[in-house]
Amino acid sequence: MKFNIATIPGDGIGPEVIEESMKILKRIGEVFGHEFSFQEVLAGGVAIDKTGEPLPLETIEICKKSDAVLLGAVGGPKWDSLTGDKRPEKALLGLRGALGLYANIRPAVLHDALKNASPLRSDILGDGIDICVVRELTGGIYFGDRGRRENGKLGVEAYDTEAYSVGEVERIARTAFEIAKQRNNKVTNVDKANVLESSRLWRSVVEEVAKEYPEVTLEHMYVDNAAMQLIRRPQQFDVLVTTNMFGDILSDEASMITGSIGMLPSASLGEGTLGMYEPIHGSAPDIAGENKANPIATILSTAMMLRFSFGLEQEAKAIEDAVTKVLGKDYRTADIMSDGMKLIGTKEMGELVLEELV
Ligand SMILES: NC(=O)C1=CN([C@@H]2O[C@H](COP(=O)(O)OP(=O)(O)OC[C@H]3O[C@@H](n4cnc5c(N)ncnc54)[C@H](O)[C@@H]3O)[C@@H](O)[C@H]2O)C=CC1
Ligand SMILES: CC(C)CC(=O)C(=O)O
Ligand SMILES: [Mg+2]
Repeated sequence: MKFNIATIPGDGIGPEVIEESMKILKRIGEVFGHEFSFQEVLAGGVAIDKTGEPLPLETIEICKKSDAVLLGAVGGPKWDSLTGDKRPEKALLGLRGALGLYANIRPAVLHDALKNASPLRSDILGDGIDICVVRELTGGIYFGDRGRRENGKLGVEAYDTEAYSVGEVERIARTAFEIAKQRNNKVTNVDKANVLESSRLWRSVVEEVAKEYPEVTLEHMYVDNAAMQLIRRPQQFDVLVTTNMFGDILSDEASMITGSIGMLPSASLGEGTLGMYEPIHGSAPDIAGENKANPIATILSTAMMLRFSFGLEQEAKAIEDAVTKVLGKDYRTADIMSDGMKLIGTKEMGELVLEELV
């Protein structure tokens, strides 16, 4: 089969991790007889430098016409003095909005081989961690009204607004319940309904949607408690559904349980089959250009692309198995390094995963 993939390497370590993922997709194409064509487009800081805009219109158009989008990361200190719509991160939010990608699926799975890389004690990790964070992606405080205004004697104040509509909550709740049905029939809704009106609406809508899924157990947890429980007893979680900002923060936290933020992939999905696939991490300016970045999060994101956008389950599994094999052979990038393991760089990790595919 033939698939057109729009690639957005972006900034910092983005191009490094995308390069390894593209190599792996090409090899998957050879092994399984598919044709993947890649069209690179600009977004983020590199787009600002070349066009003056973080998200050129052409990028949106090409992404809309593609079968899937593969993104590295955007942003970095070079563009830190910019504000609002001129910032590189606006490209990410703009693309998610323009493509209608309201559901961000972030699986936090601890590989057996990485138990020593997790900062959590082995008795807390038990027989493994497999959590799926379902984050709302096109609403909430990242998309709400914001600005600055005078506040009398206190001077200028800045504000950001958290708002959620019934429809927005319904569709992300359904995504979470559908995923739960394919897993262990359990959803934990995370909100701050003891304080926020938007969370109270969120919670009541989740409860309404839950009635369509009587086989799924629903529990509620305030976000502050959830942040603590993720460290105290992560095994209690299966599918976790939450807002844009809470999901952003909790998934970075969950990633550490699995060893590193460099391990967590994500899929951003909407109504159709077009999805955007990206690691959950940022552009990691502190290690950019040094062949130190862990490419596994992006490599596993390509597996999610094959599964969710192209329906290629066997091919997706081949990538995931290859990653497991390489970790089983004790190869580690610096972020997941532990005693007695073999330290390698970004390119070497990509190469080793590639070798396991044949
Ligand atoms: N999806 C995206 O494009 C995102 C972009 N950003 C942007 O990235 C820039 C840096 O943000 P930070 O807050 O520092 O978050 P970050 O995720 O880029 O880095 C946080 C820490 O994790 C490490 N890290 C991240 N990915 C890694 C990998 N693959 N392998 C090994 N170590 C890794 C970094 O070296 C750093 O110490 C900012 O401009 C931020 O706005 C941040 C998050 C997401
Ligand atoms: C621009 C930010 C919302 C990016 C980010 O941290 C994320 O999506 O995880
Ligand atoms: Mg984030």
